[in-house]
Amino acid sequence: MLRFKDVSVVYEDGEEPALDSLSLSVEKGEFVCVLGRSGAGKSTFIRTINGLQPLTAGNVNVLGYDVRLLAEKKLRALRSEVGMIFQHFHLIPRMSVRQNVYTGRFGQKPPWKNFLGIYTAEERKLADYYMEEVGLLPYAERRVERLSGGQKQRVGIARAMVQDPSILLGDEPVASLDPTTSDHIFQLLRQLHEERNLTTVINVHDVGLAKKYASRIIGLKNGRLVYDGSPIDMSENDLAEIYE
Ligand SMILES: Nc1ncnc2c1ncn2[C@@H]1O[C@H](COP(=O)(O)OP(=O)(O)OP(=O)(O)O)[C@@H](O)[C@H]1O
Repeated sequence: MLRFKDVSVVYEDGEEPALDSLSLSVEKGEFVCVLGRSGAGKSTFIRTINGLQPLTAGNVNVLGYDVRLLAEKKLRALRSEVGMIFQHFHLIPRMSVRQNVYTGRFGQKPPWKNFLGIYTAEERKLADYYMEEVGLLPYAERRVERLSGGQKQRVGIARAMVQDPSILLGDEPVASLDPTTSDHIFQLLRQLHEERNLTTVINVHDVGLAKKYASRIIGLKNGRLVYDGSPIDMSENDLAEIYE
């Protein structure tokens, strides 16, 4: 499903590589949490998966496509298979929950239909379904700026899910939320992961959440893989290796 082969990313003004010859595969149905200190390369790793981050060397294969070789049109098609949720939600504050959720369909339609807000009955049903799933259907017409952080992230999740993705990525999706809300968000992500048979890759700072919800943990340090295994097998030494 995802294959990284000797992937390196060096930023223009970066001294050290953000990713350093990283090779790994993620299979369908895995729920992967990525751990690492600040600056370890977690965000860079996530962004290479949907082609948001150009590679300096190596290649990334997603759903059979070599991301590096994809022309813009094919890259758009690939991105419609990959849902993404962000730390700061990336929502449109003055628009309603429903309108924000609809923006998840943008990759699937011509721009003029998005501009005019034309959605099929199917799309409306899908949006209602996911607003219900994330517990926000009663707030569908409320402006997003009037929601709590946890509710905003639920909108972000519903927006990603209406894409009907096969891969779900999260770049620190709970970093700005309190522990209880974070746990609820992970519960929801895990539930959607099972229901939709997703492949999920999420960066997280909270080791407890990773241990509780991941089927596999990847530990990065200085852009290199320093742990790759199940949460149960992760020892104190492994953690020290990741965070030291
Ligand atoms: N746009 C950029 N330009 C230059 N250097 C960058 C850029 N983005 C990230 N870096 C550098 O690349 C390295 C990896 O950054 P990255 O954001 O992937 O780490 P991270 O593990 O996600 O960190 P955090 O947990 O703080 O978000 C860091 O040294 C960072 O300073």
